[in-house]
Amino acid sequence: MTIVLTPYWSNGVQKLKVAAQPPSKPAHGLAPTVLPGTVHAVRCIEQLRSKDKSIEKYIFLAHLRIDDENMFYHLCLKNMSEITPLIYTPTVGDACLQHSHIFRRPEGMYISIEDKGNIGSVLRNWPRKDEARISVVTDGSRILGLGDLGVNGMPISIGKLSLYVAGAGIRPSSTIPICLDLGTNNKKFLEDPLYLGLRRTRVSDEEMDEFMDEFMREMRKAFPKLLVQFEDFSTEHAFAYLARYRDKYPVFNDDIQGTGAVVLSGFLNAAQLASAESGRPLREHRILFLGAGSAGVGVAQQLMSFFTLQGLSAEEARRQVWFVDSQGLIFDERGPMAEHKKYFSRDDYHGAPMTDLVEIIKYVKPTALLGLSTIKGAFTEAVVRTMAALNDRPIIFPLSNPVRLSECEFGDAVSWTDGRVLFASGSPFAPVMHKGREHVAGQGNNMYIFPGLGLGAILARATSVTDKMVEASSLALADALDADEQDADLLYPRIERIRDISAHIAVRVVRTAQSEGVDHSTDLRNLSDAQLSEFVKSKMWNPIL
Ligand SMILES: O=C([O-])CC(=O)C(=O)O
Ligand SMILES: [Mg+2]
Repeated sequence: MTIVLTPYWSNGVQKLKVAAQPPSKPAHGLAPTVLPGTVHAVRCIEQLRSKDKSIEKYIFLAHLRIDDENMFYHLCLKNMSEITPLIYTPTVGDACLQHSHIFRRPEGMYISIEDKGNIGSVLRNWPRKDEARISVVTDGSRILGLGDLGVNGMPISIGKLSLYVAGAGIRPSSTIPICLDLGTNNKKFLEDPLYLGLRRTRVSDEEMDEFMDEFMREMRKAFPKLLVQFEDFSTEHAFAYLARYRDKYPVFNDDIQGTGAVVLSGFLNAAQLASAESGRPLREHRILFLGAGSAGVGVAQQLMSFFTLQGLSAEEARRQVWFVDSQGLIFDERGPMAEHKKYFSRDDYHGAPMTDLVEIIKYVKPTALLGLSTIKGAFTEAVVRTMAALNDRPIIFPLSNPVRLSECEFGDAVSWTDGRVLFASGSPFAPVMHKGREHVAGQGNNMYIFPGLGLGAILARATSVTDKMVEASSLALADALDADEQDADLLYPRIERIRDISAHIAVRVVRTAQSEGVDHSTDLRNLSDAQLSEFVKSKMWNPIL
């Protein structure tokens, strides 16, 4: 039995009619008490937490995103640190590996080499063309550190765009996840009867160039206000397509520029803490990289700003950086090498090739060791202890993703340095206790950068994304730490504050687009910083329950 209170007016006075009613039959077979939304949110999070495997949680959340996007994003925003690792790195790596098996419904757009010559008409099938503002495009050829996953890369585009919505308030209907199917060289997938992509090996570079030219041209025509984020292309293509299109279209590469910017930001904060302890001037930091792919070289290029901001010339900055790849220390006399490695190749080393990382550390004497190698455990106890012997506060960033490819575990880094390490990893690590003190790992993942950088570029209606805009996003992130975060020696803000951080980054990106003369939202030029910040926040989409 339900008590029903019905307000009514009698002689100008509002009264309540109280009546007891038997439960009425729900209309259309709906459950009687599904609402209100806040209660349903409790139900949804309970369902999520009842699953014990991360991949099951991923599948549950993927359904929720499709069925009830308001609820999905409400839960994301309320439980950012719990949900981000489930919809993004590291779980999204497993989702990609298993995509053709866990696939239930199509999402995003797959465009294949067989569409060449006809890409425009495929794109025009997209239902919400006018609303399109941001697309994440992958060809699946280097998904995280997992290699060539072909069209199984689609969850990466979807996961990044979910963070655009949750982290920067981009409207869900303005996002287009795209996976290009240019074949795959993944033998296991080619033999898998459930694999969703074309059963062919990757196309030649020449054919891919023609395809990409048509794709970018047609994207521009179909979606004139779209920003394109390139994601997880293999190294050579990542550099080549960024260079080929960056002056023609609004585009950036998340692995080169996003990762570069997030590491620069964490490095700025780490170097300040290290220098405060050692008294060593910031300009004298020495950085050793393990891994010379797109992410490693992209990060090094971005870290040049760290030194040039301290007054060093580009040439002096270059000399503060050393690279190690699968053949050891990279130096000129070693012989022919890939184009993107040449700039950082040392011309001042003339000895025998050096391959042992401990030996290389003793030679270089780095203040910072950065890993983008996808070699699990490459930062061994001997490596970390050597860094700790050379530095009061060694900076150690194992940045490879997902977590099982990380160069070292957070707990090991803390204990091998006796709690002195300044640590950031690409994938999340839980806090650890050491000698009664809680240590929190920084997450040097481009998820802190791309939502705000993209939002700024979209609001400025930028015609291209310049290096200065990327640098601005990084410097904005570095100074976004609040007092609590600074007291805790954090290198990055807490992820729960992502919307504030993205707004802060977007404002600086818009301002830089203006000073670079690539903005088209001229009405934003007259706003004060405070007004611009309000404007950016007012543009953020919020889920409604
Ligand atoms: O997706 C991530 O977590 C970071 C990234 O871009 C990559 O590892 O390729
Ligand atoms: Mg990536």
